[in-house]
Amino acid sequence: MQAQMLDLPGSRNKPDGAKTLISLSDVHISLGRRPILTGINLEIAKGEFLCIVGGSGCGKTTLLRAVAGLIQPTSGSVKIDGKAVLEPRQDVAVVFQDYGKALLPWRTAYGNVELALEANGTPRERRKTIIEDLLAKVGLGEQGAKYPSELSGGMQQRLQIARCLAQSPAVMLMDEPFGALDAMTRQALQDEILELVASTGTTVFFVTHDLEEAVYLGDRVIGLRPNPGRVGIETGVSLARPRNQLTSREDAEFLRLRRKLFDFIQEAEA
Ligand SMILES: Nc1ncnc2c1ncn2[C@@H]1O[C@H](COP(=O)(O)OP(=O)(O)OP(=O)(O)O)[C@@H](O)[C@H]1O
Repeated sequence: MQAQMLDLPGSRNKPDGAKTLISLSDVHISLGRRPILTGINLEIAKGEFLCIVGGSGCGKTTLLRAVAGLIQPTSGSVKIDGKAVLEPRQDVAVVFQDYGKALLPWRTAYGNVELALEANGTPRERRKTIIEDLLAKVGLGEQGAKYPSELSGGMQQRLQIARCLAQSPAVMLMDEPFGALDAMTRQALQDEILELVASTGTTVFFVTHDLEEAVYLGDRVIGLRPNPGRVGIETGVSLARPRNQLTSREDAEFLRLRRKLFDFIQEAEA
């Protein structure tokens, strides 16, 4: 069964003809006896960059965990490529905000990326080239021998991203991945992730508190209302790509969408 798209003013369904990769149908999730999410219907196209915004505690992370297969909906279904997501999948990678906890401190940067290749059974002799390529791709080409504690926060987050890319994921689920970083590093990583995604065609489900980040990165932004969490706004982002930190953020469309989402959050949280 196809999930229904919300027909809200200014909304944009996935591009015509684009293949649906992730589909949520009437998803309800209760934790304990408390309803956390209700009536979530969502289709995410292959290659789409979808951003999820909403106030603290409205269920963004819970939704991401359901797509990751880390929790099961109480009712309704989450499907990837037409198959119900009943457990974590090898082709779905999760990038967490807390890079410190996500990385193994006793392994070098090289060793941390190697972990993903060990897990997916890549033969030892093929690993070196792949790891070196990935480290170079995220700007850590010279840092392979360093341990996470010897890397800056931005570098550690790049390393977590490199490790996820080693899975060659079809989908990247990102939960406030840049939330703990300073503004300059955050912007640099935003541009790096856009480039990586454009070059690999990866589908991205990106949770953020930051409305500007959502508009800057996304093809589409979904805003959740709280108690219980449900979709309250959905808007396409028609800013040209590649995005530019100066010109995109000054674009009238950017300012209009930022305002629209800001007004929504104010009203939803009131
Ligand atoms: N295991 C759990 N058992 C019971 N309630 C939970 C559990 N995990 C999360 N919750 C509750 O579910 C609600 C949604 O949490 P979630 O982390 O998904 O929200 P969020 O929108 O990601 O919040 P934030 O932006 O603050 O990270 C919160 O009220 C939280 O307290």
